[in-house]
Amino acid sequence: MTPGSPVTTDWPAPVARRSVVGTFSVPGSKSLTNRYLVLAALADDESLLRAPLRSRDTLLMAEALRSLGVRVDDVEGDSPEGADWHVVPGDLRGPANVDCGLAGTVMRFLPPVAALADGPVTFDGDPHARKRPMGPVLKALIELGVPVEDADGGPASALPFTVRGQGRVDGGRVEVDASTSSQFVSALLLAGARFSEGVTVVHTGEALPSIPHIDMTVEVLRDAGVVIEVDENDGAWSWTVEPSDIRSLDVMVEPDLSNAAPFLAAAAVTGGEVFMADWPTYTTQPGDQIRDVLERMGATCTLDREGLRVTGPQQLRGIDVDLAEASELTPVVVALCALADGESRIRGVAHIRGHETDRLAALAAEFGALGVDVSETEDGLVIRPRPADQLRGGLFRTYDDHRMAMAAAVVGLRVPGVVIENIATTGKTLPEFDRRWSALVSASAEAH
Ligand SMILES: O=C(O)C1=C[C@@H](OP(=O)(O)O)[C@@H](O)[C@H](O)C1
Ligand SMILES: C=C(OP(=O)(O)O)C(=O)O
Repeated sequence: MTPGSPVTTDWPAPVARRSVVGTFSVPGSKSLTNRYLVLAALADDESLLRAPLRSRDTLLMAEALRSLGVRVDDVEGDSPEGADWHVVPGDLRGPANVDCGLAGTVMRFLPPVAALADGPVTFDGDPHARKRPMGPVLKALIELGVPVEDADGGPASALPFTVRGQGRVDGGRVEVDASTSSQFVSALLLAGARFSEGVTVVHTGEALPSIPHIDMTVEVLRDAGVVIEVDENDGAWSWTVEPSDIRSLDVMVEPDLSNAAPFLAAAAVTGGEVFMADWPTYTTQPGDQIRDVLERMGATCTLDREGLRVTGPQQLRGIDVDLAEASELTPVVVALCALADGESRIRGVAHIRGHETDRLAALAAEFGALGVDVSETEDGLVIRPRPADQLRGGLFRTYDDHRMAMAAAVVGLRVPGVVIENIATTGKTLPEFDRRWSALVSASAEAH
């Protein structure tokens, strides 16, 4: 078992007998926690991460960095979610084995770090992790002179593989097709300041997904004193990171807005009202785009210094939305569309076929099984809903995908009998999702 590795349990999703009304909170952002961990490991001095996310993906990241010679220690902090992390960089070294679980951030962000280590570092993960796209980032490392070998000693293009770190990377210019994942770009930028010549990454593919996640990488690097230039000319993207020291961090991790999305959706689909304190008024997290989606579907969102309040309408309306920048939101948006009035279309998310599972196929199959007409397009989905009382419950398969489970919980509020397969899979990014969800739904019943 890997840290936080789930125990399989099927879970009857709670039905909202009344509108969902209440307050909730979610722990820290996965994307920010794992970026901060990597930067802290590469920094000049000790760092403090306050209110970090402790979930399977971030525990795997911390464990992997420890295996490379970095100290990541629990220290007491103010967060109700548990201890802070004190990170002490060390000389990076192999031999080491990295378990990526199913975490894109671990499997993509760490090979360039391993390239800086002295000694071989072997990477593997869950069975499905071997199917997730890795080729472009590994090819880039090989082109930069880092041997990355598969089990037969040939150049690797997927998990499992071994990075033969030589203690240094020269760096320079490299082309990467990031059309299947923005994480290839983020990975090279995060470690690039430590390459002797820095790095210039040129995106060569078609559409570039998840641009806000690359902006997030650029922003955390700049905050750590790294000089980075971004060029965008008619879809031709490149980034140049100057070689430099990385300043140590003392950071408070923002709450994870993509994980907050299902809780906001709970109010939206039941005509209720929820409030989350500490929703940031400025953020690079693409999960923030859920506010716009909810507004366009007829909900009301009010954000001020106190936090975010979402009020659901009597009936949500369908939407035509491009989620290329915020594709993590797709499963929960499908759940909203399944309970809306009229057809919806989600565009720009072809690359989520390479997420935790083929999300387009999984969403079409599982919402289809509930009685919603969902069809796949080249880059998304078309959803033709039916009134909720004509939908049927049953086992909702989750394919080890935390966001499939969260989407099922949203639709389960209105459709009796939805049983979520392996609810513990939500522990990938949101520990105790089921407890938090039940607390909100049962508090709503009491509030009326
Ligand atoms: O850099 C990150 O933290 C992430 C980038 C995105 O990946 P893709 O570009 O592969 O979609 C996103 O979907 C993922 O959940 C987190
Ligand atoms: C795509 C996701 O994760 P990962 O970081 O594993 O790519 C996600 O959390 O929706």
